[in-house]
Formats: sequence, structure tokens, C-alpha cells
Amino acid sequence: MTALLELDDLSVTYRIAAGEVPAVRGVSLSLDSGAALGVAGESGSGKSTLAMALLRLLPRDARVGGRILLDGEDVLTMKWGRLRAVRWAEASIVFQGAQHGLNPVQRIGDQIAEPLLVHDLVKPDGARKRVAELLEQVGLPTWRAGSYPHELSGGQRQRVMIAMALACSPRLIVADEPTTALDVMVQAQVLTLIKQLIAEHGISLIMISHDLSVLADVCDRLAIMYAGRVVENGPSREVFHDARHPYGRALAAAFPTVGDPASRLAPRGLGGDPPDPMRLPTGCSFHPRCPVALAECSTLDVELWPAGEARSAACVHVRAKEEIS
Ligand SMILES: Nc1ncnc2c1ncn2[C@@H]1O[C@H](COP(=O)(O)OP(=O)(O)OP(=O)(O)O)[C@@H](O)[C@H]1O
Repeated sequence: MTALLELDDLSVTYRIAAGEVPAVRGVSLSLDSGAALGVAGESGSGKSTLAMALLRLLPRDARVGGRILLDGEDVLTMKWGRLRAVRWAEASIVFQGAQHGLNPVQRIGDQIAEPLLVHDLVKPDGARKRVAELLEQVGLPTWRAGSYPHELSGGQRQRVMIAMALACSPRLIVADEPTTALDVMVQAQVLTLIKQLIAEHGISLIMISHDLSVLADVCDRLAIMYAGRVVENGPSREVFHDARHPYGRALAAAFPTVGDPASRLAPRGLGGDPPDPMRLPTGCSFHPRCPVALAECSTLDVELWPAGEARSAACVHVRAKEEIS
């Protein structure tokens, strides 16, 4: 497989009145064509900022560094015309909470048709047929094209968002907490739909969630973020069942099974809160909460270190173990 997307030392800093917020710090990740990558972490770890950066959807106060290579082309330096062509047609995004992503006064069918018409992929008289196909693909009856968003349930609205994301047959879909606002049963249905669609259409997926069990269920690989950094990266099952970073282990323990309502809790065994990005601890950002921190962790910030086959983790314990072996 070849890499469809490569993030190379990506950083995002928001400039606000009080100073600078380093929301994403030096993230390097790669996504193979047809593969699914899950990005997990607590609230504030920088997941949504990362997702928005991929399609240059960040607000103006965000300063972005590094490279985002989509099929070898840097999204960050693309001209606006090219970027407009890439959005929807090559990469599209499904946001968290579908009610915010849909226009309340426009019919569903017209909203799904919009990216198709903007990208000139159908003529106005062909749009209706393609919209019907897309509604069927996401498990909605075709007559729903005439409905307004408020006439649909949360799960149905999220299906509409997925239909919009699929409309222009992109190669990459970025899904930011696509099921978080849904109840457990509907969440499972939407996850099954996402899995089925990416497999059928060979679409690559980046899925963002604070719920590691959901990601492990859908994605081939997982990246765990803490305070804007990737602290662990590897094949899903291995990271979920045997994380090498102490934060990864705490996060996995908090989410024993997909959609478990009890899993809306803080990572098990961890005290305290994630750090304020404007006042990051010295050394490893995780050390004040880490159950296995050593004295050196307050001064030493370990980079991602190889932690087995196609895995890495940013922890002194991992580095020590790998150095010995
Ligand atoms: N527009 C903005 N201006 C300033 N700071 C921001 C902005 N957007 C996000 N941040 C800050 O950047 C950091 C990362 O936020 P982000 O929303 O990316 O995290 P997240 O992991 O997606 O969290 P959540 O799961 O709560 O959405 C946080 O400290 C947040 O307060």
C-alpha cells in the first residue's frame, strides 16, 4: 500500500489575546490508501484541530507549520482554486453533531446535491438520481430528499452528513466524533455503516474520537494524542489491548467495550486534568498524572520511540526497554 496522506511535523498554534495556544505539536503520521486511522485523546488534546487542519478549515488565528501531503501534494501550500477542488472531491469531512453541519432551512436532497453541482459532477437534472443513490447507500429512504433537517432523528441526520461526504466519491473521509452525540444503539448502526462504506468504496478514513473502543472497532491503526502530541501509534488491536504508553493504557481501560455508557468517564486510574496548553508541564507533558513517572520525566521529553513491529510510543520506559533489547 502507498501513503495517501502524510503529516510531516504538523503544528498548529492559535494566537489569542492571552498568548499562544500550541494545540498540535509536531505530529507526523501516515495513512495508507484504503486504510483507516483512528485518532484518540481526551478533550483538548488537539484532535479536532488536527482534523480541521487537514482540509485547511482552521480559523484565521491559527498558525500552521509542517506539511500535509495528500497524494504527494501539500495541502498547506495549495492555491485556493486547487484547495476548493480538493475539498469534497478528494477529501471530505463529517463533523461532530450533525445538527450543526446541516442548513436548517434547506431540504436534505438539495444539501446533498450541492457539492455535486459545485464540482460539476452532475447536471441539475441528474442530481436527483445521484442523491437518491446516496440516500440508499446510507440506509435512508429516497423520499427523505424532500425533508428538512428538523424532521430527521440525530442518527438520520448523521447519515445525511455521511451521504454528503460520500457524494463526490472522495478518496479520504475525515470523521470528527461522528457518533458522539448519538445514543448507543444508533451509534453502533452508524459505525457499521461507516465500516461498510469505506470497505465497499476503498475510501481511506481518519476518524477522531475520545472513545478508544470505537476507534479500535473501525480502524486499522490508532494514534493517541496527549497535549497536542502523538504519544502512541500502532495497529489498533495491539494499542487497544496492550498499549505501551501509560496514557494509552489508561485510555484503553476507560473504554472497555464499544459504546459502553460507563465509558464516558475519565481515563481510569488517572487523577487530575489534561494540561492547559498555555502552561504545559516541563519534560513529558503527561508526567504529573503518570502512575509510573520517574524523576527524569519532569525534565526529559522523549520523542516517539520504536515499540515493536510498526509501533511507537513516547515514554522513557519504552525507550529503556527497547535500548536493552
Ligand atoms: N479557535 C481557537 N482559538 C484558541 N484556542 C483554541 C481554538 N480552538 C481550539 N483551541 C484550543 O486548542 C486546544 C485543542 O483543542 P481541540 O478542540 O483541537 O481539542 P480536541 O481534542 O478536539 O477536544 P474536544 O474533544 O473537546 O473537541 C484546546 O486547548 C482548545 O482550547
